[in-house]
Amino acid sequence: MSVASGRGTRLRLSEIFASIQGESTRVGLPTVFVRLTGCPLRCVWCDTEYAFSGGETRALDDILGMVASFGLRHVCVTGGEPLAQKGCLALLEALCDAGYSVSLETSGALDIAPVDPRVARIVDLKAPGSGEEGRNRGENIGHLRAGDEIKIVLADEADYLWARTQIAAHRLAERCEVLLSPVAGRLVPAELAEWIVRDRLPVRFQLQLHKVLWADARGR
Ligand SMILES: C[S@@+](CC[C@H](N)C(=O)[O-])C[C@H]1O[C@@H](n2cnc3c(N)ncnc32)[C@H](O)[C@@H]1O
Ligand SMILES: Nc1nc2[nH]cc(C(=O)O)c2c(=O)[nH]1
Ligand code: SF4
Ligand SMILES: [Mg+2]
Repeated sequence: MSVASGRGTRLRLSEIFASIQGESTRVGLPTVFVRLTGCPLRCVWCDTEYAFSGGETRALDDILGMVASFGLRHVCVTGGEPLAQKGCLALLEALCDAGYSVSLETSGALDIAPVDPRVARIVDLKAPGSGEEGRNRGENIGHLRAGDEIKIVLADEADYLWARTQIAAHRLAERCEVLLSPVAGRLVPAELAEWIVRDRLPVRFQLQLHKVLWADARGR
């Protein structure tokens, strides 16, 4: 049975806004962001702590209406940790059914298997410097498809060396695109760029474009 069949689904919504996609291989695309409230993790460098609580409960159909009002093709569902809300699966399916190009930003701590296959899943692998390495769900690696992406956000050189080991051990670059990103304001981006080139790592360097454009502004 379709997960979207229950149109009575309600979700706790932190914010919804239009911006330029600042992360993933979709960087630069005008996108509607649907940010769901709540996260069971506490990455020490999290830039979205305001989404841990608050927001408003909304019906799925209302969220679809809000998304439509922006008149954009791309939608990114994020949080908080979007998969922590049961209704997220129905939201993702309904967005795909409505014809949007949909991406999901997820921590990698929850099961990505039931996500609609039309969704591009951007899955974090939490490095030790996040304080949440223990939450990585190993089974998720086996579920990755070519259209998905793995993102590792690095706080320091120890995190980089950890990422390099993970990429080799799990042949991550053969499964899907692998993105390495510095923790904003913590790891000097040029240092990470140098390490990647030095080691000929088969990854994509990523900077959060929205922070270049708008610093830490909320709703951007
Ligand atoms: C706010 S999280 C929401 C989605 C999900 N909870 C997750 O962690 O993937 C969105 C993305 O922002 C990244 N992020 C959060 N804080 C960051 C920071 N200070 N510097 C760089 N990336 C950061 C996360 O690693 C994640 O890839
Ligand atoms: N512009 C912009 N792009 C983003 N891509 C992923 C984001 C997120 O918070 O998950 C994000 C965000 O917060 N802003
Ligand atoms: S999992 Fe995502 S939202 Fe949750 S604390 Fe980590 S970066 Fe922030
Ligand atoms: Mg963000």
